[in-house]
Order: sequence, then structure tokens, then C-alpha cells
Amino acid sequence: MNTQPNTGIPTLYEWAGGMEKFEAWTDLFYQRVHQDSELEPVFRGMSPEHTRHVAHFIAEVFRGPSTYSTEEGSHYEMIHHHLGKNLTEQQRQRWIGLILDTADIVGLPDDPEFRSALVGYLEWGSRLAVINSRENIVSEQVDAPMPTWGWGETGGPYIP
Ligand code: HEM
Repeated sequence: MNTQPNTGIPTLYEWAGGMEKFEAWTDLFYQRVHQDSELEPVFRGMSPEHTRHVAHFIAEVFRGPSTYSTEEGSHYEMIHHHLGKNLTEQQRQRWIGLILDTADIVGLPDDPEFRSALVGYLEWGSRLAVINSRENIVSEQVDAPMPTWGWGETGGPYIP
């Protein structure tokens, strides 16, 4: 299920080191978020499950198990969590800087190909989070599929 069919090429999830690695990454990231003056106010009210939910969400996007979408939420619900938060570009940049720094600390693979895919996804996802945070309703369908991410290129220009 996790290996890309008929290619023998590992998924980003497998290459990253599996679920334990994603969980270690977000556990440490949110510990650091709570010590960060820029991000602490943004995440002050977050649920105790937030850390693991983000790990499971990204793991699923990277073609790991469907833990997030079957047990914890959906793409629609993930977007819903960002509504009305009015996130700023400065907060987004701080989020990106801290999560990538934490990727180094927990030892996510640092080869150029993996980091290109990781940065590409985090830039894409975090910019959408900022856009969604300015909205009050989710424009996606309730049953919109989870995004997936691989080693290659994005699907085309952004159309608002
Ligand atoms: C790839 C980028 C991102 C992903 C995959 C992501 C994923 C998620 C998920 C899965 C949740 C729901 C957690 C839960 O169920 O409790 C969530 C909530 C949230 N996210 Fe994000 N997020 C991203 C980027 C960002 C950024 C850049 C910020 C702010 C700088 C942000 C701020 C928040 C906030 C404030 C919440 C709600 C926290 C609460 O429960 O009060 N997110 N995000």
C-alpha cells in the first residue's frame, strides 16, 4: 500500500522513516512552538491531539497509512481548523523555519531529493493554511480527498 505501484521507488513516508519519525518530528516541533514568542500565542489553545494529528496528516499526504482520514479528520476538517485564524506571512515563515530546523534535529533524511519534496510540500501547505485562515467557510467539498505528495513536480499554476 505504501510503495508506489510497480516502480520499486519508496514513498516519501517510507523514505522519511515511517510513523515514529513523523510523530517524533511534530512532538518536538510543537514543544518548540510553545517556547517561541512568535508562535506561542497562535497555538496557545491547541488540543492535546494536535501534535499527533499533524504528524498523521503529513504522513498520509506522503502516502503513508490513512490514519488521519479514517480516525481523526479529513482534508475538509483540516482546512476548517485554520478558518478565521488570520495567520500572517511572518508567522508562516517562523513556522516553516522552526519545522525545518526540527526536521534536522530529529534526523529526517537530508538528501537533496527528499528535502526538495519536503520543502515543496511545506511551502505549498503553509501558504494554503494562510489563505484559508482569512476565510470563514471551507470552499472544498466535505468529502474532498486528502492531497498526496511525491518526489516530482506540482500540478500547475495556482488558480484562486
Ligand atoms: C503543511 C502545512 C500545515 C499542515 C499540514 C497543517 C495541519 C493542521 C492540522 C491537521 C490541524 C488540526 C489539528 C487537530 O486536529 O487538532 C491544524 C490546526 C491548526 N493549524 Fe495547521 N497546518 C499547516 C500549517 C499551519 C501554519 C503555517 C500555521 C500557523 C502559522 C498553522 C496553524 C494552525 C492552527 C492555529 C490550528 C488550530 C489549533 C487549535 O486547535 O487551536 N497551521 N493544522
